Amino acid sequence: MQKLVLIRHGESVWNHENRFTGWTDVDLYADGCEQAKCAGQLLKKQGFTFDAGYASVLKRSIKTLHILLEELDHLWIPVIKSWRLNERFYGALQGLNKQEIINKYGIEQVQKWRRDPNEDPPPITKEDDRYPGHDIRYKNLTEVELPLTENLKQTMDRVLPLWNNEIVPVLKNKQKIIICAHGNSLRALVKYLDKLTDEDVTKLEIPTATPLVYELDDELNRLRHYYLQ
Ligand SMILES: O=C(O)[C@H](O)COP(=O)(O)O
Repeated sequence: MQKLVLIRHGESVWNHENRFTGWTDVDLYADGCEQAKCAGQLLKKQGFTFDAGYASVLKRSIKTLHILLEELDHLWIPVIKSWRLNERFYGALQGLNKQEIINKYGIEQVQKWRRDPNEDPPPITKEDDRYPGHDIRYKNLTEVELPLTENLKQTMDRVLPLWNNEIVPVLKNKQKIIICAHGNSLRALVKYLDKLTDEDVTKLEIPTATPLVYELDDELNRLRHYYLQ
């Protein structure tokens, strides 16, 4: 039996301000740093150790992992950063206040944008400052990989190559890993690992900075999973 830990970043400044974030590189809010510290202490208390960590290329994920590993005295382990773990690209909603968008379009439409796995948020154009093609960190991505918007299925399609090609071999090699990512990139991964239907995943919410432990068999089938409390 092998354990894998998934964790969403701590509360960010835009989580706090209730704004759609997506690929916007927003920092952790002070509370978010504290949450990351607590998650690290919890993992330490329960005897967790890791051989490697995975994060997105967004600072709220990278910093959460760093703070947590510091608590574990594990800053020395390799940390692999991948755009594939980024939050779902929220298109033209990025930066907007969630309540204002609800007031404008109604709760039903906003809930669809947020939770229906097939619903695309309104797209941006390539001229938009928010287009990832303008950001140096994405210079090696192909045009097809650079999103204008993303639904959860598309997020899953770009998370899974990292899972299958890089993370699975590491897990099969009995390495203990922690993946620090985002609400929707983790929902995509959990949908895959738990074989959730489209209907099931609409109800799935992943809390910030709470370690989600998967116990896996040798074939990496899920035996059970639980949040560390
Ligand atoms: O990108 C965001 O705004 C959040 O991280 C996730 O938001 P959601 O819960 O609205 O999908």
